[in-house]
Amino acid sequence: MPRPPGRVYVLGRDETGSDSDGETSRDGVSDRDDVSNAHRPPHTARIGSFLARDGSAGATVGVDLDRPHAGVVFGKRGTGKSYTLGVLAEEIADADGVVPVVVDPMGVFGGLEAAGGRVVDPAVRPASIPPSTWPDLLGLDPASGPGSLVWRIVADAVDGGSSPSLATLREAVAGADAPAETRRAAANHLRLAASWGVFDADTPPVASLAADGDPVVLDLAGVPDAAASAVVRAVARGLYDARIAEDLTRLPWLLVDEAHAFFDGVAEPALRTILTRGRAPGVSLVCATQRPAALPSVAVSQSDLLVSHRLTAARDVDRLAEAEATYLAGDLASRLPEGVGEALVVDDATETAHTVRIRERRTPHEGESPRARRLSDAERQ
Ligand SMILES: Nc1ncnc2c1ncn2[C@@H]1O[C@H](COP(=O)(O)OP(=O)(O)OP(=O)(O)O)[C@@H](O)[C@H]1O
Repeated sequence: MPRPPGRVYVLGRDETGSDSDGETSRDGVSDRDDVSNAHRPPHTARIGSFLARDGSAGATVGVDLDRPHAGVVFGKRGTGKSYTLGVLAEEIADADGVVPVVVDPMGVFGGLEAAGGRVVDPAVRPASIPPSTWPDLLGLDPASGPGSLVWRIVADAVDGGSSPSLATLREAVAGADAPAETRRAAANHLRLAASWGVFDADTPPVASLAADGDPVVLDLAGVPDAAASAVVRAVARGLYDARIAEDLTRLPWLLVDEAHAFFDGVAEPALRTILTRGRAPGVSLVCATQRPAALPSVAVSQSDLLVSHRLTAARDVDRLAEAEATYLAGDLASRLPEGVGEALVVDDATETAHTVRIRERRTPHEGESPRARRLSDAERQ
């Protein structure tokens, strides 16, 4: 893809030394384009341009892709969050040494196929969900008879590194030394999990999804919440473990749309692990949500990059206050831009906040209007 010419100011990479040249205003908020680290660096996601107060566009704004980062993208419905996540995915797809993995609960990222991406129906091994999490996943109390039976059966089945199928787990439940009622309840819940259609004992390891560097879109449209959360857990943890084990040479960027839904389910510990410990093995996480207040504080406190489109609900605006670092004297909420595709970007590395207009997508964005059904492959072309 041709690159836009001109200078690029890179967020997330501190090469400025200090802001004492006066190019950033006293409270760290800038709407200017003559910023201090402007150059043409490699490994940069060019996400848009500075937006001046008079509405004119300034220098190109990039996000550092050389090192791992954690970020959040906020905004009320229709302000451009998914679109922004798509721009980031396009840029990561174009860069060397990194790979975007997009969690797509609404089915709006299929256009990334035009950037060489693959839309995959999610599949995870039952063994990728820890035994202790199975009761919660199935909506069973772990202290109840069926909950503890499922826990025990999964623990026995994965012992020694095996990858059991749900059918194997159901057979083990049927033959377990437990009251018939307990076995029946446990088997029913496992049958329900099978109906979600996401469990496959033979699915390849998560690392193989991301090995070739092409964007991966996990299509979770229509997948029940519990199953989607299981998928996100398996993928997040799988990418993290693959980097620790050096099974994945590229640095993965996990881009999660509608992220609040996953912090509410069994995915939460895996997302938290990436937020708090992901940078050492090189795993990045960007969480987009229309409900910032529904994200745990750690998602904001661990993020070094905050992109906020317009927000109006007081509780969501309050979440921004948690990001108000000492270098920002002012109130961020009052600086949120109004327009679709415009955002306030707070960057820890350069200790600045900027108003940015996110660039247009190079690949189609499928979130234009609600659809009752997904497009078929033929219709997408
Ligand atoms: N940077 C941009 N440039 C041009 N158009 C944009 C931009 N951002 C968003 N839009 C337009 O706004 C529409 C809504 O954006 P998007 O689907 O990303 O909203 P959203 O905030 O994710 O909403 P929802 O919460 O409903 O998913 C897009 O379909 C697109 O037409």
